[in-house]
Amino acid sequence: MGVFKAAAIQMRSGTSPERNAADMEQLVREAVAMGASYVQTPEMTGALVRDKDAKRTVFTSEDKDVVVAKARQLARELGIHFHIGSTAILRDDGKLANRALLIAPDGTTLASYDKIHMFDVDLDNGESWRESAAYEPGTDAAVVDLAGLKLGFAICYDLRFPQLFRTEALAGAAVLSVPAAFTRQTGEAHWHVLLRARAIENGAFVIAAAQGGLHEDGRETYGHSLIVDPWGRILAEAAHDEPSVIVAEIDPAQSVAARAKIPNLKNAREFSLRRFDGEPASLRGAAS
Ligand SMILES: O=C(O)CNC(=O)[C@H](CS)NC(=O)CCC(=O)C(=O)O
Repeated sequence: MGVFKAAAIQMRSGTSPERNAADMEQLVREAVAMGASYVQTPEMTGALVRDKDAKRTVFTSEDKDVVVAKARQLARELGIHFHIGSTAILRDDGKLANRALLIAPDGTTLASYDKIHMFDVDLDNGESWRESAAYEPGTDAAVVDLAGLKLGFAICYDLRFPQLFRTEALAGAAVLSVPAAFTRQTGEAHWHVLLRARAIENGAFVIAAAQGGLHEDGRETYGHSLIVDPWGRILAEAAHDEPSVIVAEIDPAQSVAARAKIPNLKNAREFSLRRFDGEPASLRGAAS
């Protein structure tokens, strides 16, 4: 792809995939009316459901999923690349995957990515999350080629693991994607700075479609969908948590220019760790 317009779709997904697919459709049509040829929806576009057991009645396999079917139909009708930020997919082995899908303008699947890092965290406001109780983590980073433009995948909490983005940037990704359902508390503290850091340190665009507001399942998410350029500038932001669309122009040449100005990807070096802290040398190196 040459220069194109990308949209991030901000949603407030409830517990019904059918209703969420309908909300998604309306916002995607808005995005395409604004000129977008690539649209990205947030993590768990299909449904946000807190109860671990209830998830199994709400979610289904990829071929029966209503959000996936709707995305294929819209991609074909509108001639766009449709990035489902994620939806929960019931795998053949009975486990759930938190899965992103990139659908081509002909409606076929170009790539998929299963979220690697599970959000198992206790926040100091009493919020407690155990994503690994319901989902099976993925094991593979992923990069897809969109007519000459490479895009790397990530989902939400993955944002805190820079080595994932570095792997994708070194594979040539000029756009890094971070669909999310960030909590309000952690979003206020960390969202903008982490997204801008991933863009700057990799010389890549970052596109992050977010869930926002008070959801049917009781959770509150931060919103503030963001598109950042390879120099760390915010190109577009939803400065609130309402369902909405943001659009920005993506010129892949800007990634090349940023990497020429600051060639840190090329200047990276192997190193070992000398320990002066009494720990044995065999423990050297940071665990990922
Ligand atoms: O559970 C589901 O149904 C969908 N998954 C999520 O909402 C996930 C796991 S609970 N949320 C995050 O990763 C938020 C990360 C975050 O907020 C941070 O890193 O600060």
